[in-house]
Amino acid sequence: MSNNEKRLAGEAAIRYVEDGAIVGVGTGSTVAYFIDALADLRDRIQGAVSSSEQSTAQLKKHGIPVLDLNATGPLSLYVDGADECDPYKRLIKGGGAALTREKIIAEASEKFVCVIDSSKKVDLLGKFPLPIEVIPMARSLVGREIAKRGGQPVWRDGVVTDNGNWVIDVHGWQIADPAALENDLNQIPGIVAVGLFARRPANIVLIGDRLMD
Ligand SMILES: O=C(CO)[C@H](O)[C@H](O)COP(=O)(O)O
Repeated sequence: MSNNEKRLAGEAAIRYVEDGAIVGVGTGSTVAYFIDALADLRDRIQGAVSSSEQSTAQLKKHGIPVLDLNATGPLSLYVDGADECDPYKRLIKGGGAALTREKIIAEASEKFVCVIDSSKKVDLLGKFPLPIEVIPMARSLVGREIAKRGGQPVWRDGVVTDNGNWVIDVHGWQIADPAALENDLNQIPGIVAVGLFARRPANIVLIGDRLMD
């Protein structure tokens, strides 16, 4: 993992911000560099839609208005990090437990610019344990369903998401068909969101300040 590459990626994403935009903002240490750089454009944008309390605090500290997605309508741009990225720009996200709001904003955005360092690039998703946000009462049920599918569920004990839910990290999956797995898991009652971004992959990936093909 390279903090320098994270900084370069976060700062490079600024080039996609257009005057007057409302920018969707993800969560994590790479996006934190983007938010710091966005502060310089504060007077040229309308504001941001934030994916977490953590990013909201940082945006507000910089005087960037934080807007409600219900009031903004579709967004032109979403900038966020990832835990893994495959050659098709499909992602694993949720290491920071913000996956549900991240997924909502990604879905609402026309362009998703993903900012990563080179350690996140993989051929096959799944070495990073797959985060799944669950309604607390469904934790054991979801765990059993994951085990039936060959995964090892590990409860992220002590972590409560911004939505008041819990996170299960699934170890041991080499994900050959991310869209099929995402679709399958989304049918299990109690799962709020799966940290797989296959049906809505990134459009652009910046590894440091370099564009991924
Ligand atoms: O999905 C996320 C948070 O839920 C983050 O984007 C992901 O964990 C990457 O974080 P970082 O930029 O700190 O490496």
